[in-house]
Amino acid sequence: MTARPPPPPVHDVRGRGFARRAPLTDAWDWVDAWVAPPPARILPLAACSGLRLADAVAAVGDWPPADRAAVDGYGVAAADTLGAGSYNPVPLTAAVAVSAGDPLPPGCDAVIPYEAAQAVGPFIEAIDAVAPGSGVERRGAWTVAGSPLLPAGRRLRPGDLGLLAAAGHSAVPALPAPRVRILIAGGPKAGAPEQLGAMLAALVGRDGGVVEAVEELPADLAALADAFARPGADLILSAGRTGTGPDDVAPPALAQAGSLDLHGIAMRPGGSAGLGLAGGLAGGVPVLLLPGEPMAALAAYELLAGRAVRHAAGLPAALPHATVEAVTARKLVSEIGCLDLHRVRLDEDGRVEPVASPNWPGLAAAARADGFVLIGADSEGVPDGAAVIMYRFD
Ligand SMILES: Nc1nc2c(c(=O)[nH]1)N[C@H]1C(S)=C(S)[C@@H](COP(=O)(O)OP(=O)(O)OC[C@H]3O[C@@H](n4cnc5c(N)ncnc54)[C@H](O)[C@@H]3O)O[C@H]1N2
Ligand code: MOO
Repeated sequence: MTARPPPPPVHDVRGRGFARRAPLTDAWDWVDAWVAPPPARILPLAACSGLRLADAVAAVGDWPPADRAAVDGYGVAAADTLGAGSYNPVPLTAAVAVSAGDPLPPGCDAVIPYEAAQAVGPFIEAIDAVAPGSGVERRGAWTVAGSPLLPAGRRLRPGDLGLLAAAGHSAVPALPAPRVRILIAGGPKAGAPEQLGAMLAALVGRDGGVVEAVEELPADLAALADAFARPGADLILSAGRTGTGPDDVAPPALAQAGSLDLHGIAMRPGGSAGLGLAGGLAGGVPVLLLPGEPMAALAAYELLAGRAVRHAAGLPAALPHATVEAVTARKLVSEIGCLDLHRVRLDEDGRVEPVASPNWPGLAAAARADGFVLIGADSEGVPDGAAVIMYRFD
């Protein structure tokens, strides 16, 4: 990360409230500028599932390396089976038993499966004819030496790892998964159970990160500043104490540990989110501050922090959710100047109905919803019957 000029001080909202909330696109611009994937490394295949391939990979050798049986049966010369049928069994004097994967025996150009042959005493008879090449995988049928196998940027699927092994690779250049520290700042109030650690860890995994730690901390400025400044993470997510009360110490703790570059984002829920760099102006670790209210934390993750995790993993910035083109069953009201996330249910006719207003707290309404619809900051909402995109929660 390159050095940069010190950012202007961010307004302390404690006891005062937010003077201004920045457009979400400002926060995205910051993420795109300050969050970078770790440098590529040559990693063994077993460590590569879900990682991004840093460079295109070509096949080292042909696979299969020689013609081989694709089925279990008998290696034959196809011409020897000519005219065979269940009423006209044809003796196969040169048949050689083979299993799928065995090299094709010399003189054979097909494998007749057990279903198309019968053993009569010590003799084998064909009861169906096979064509040359039938039941055979030709040399190079999967991959030919030097041919392109997978493109740069590919998010490696489990099947890709087998293909890479078949093509002669035991290790490939990949972008290591970013180590993401999750800090539970302050935790729930009034004896409520902790709800954010497991949720955020699952989201980080979905977006290509590995969880370095989930740490519960008191609402204490110095303790939080220490946790921001401690090395070992590529990215830090902190959840809780981002609001306007006297105990909302996450933003000033980040300012102390490095810089608080933005606090207050024009979105609902999640508007008290913030961001900055821990550990100084050069080489700082990006920190995303999420609200502690659980639905606000989920929204701020989906709309902001998830982008940072994907960026750090070298994955596309766009939301990873499957989308559905839907029509509103009721109007969705929205505050002008604020991006609203509406939790909605989808009916069988492709119509979406809000489950709760954007500010309604808690994860219960999210659990009842099939997904969410975003109404942009430039809109006062959409009438019923409007075309919208629903992002599926699952
Ligand atoms: N005067 C104003 N007051 C508030 C504003 C505002 O703009 N002006 N914004 C409101 C909004 S919106 C939110 S969101 C909260 C800010 O939330 P915080 O990040 O400060 O959240 P906490 O104070 O930590 O707790 C709020 C709420 O969330 C529960 N919580 C916190 N952590 C957890 C956790 N780990 N697991 C489960 N639940 C958690 C906590 O019990 C509280 O109920 O400020 C508003 N006020
Ligand atoms: O600021 Mo709260 O984070 O909008 O729900």
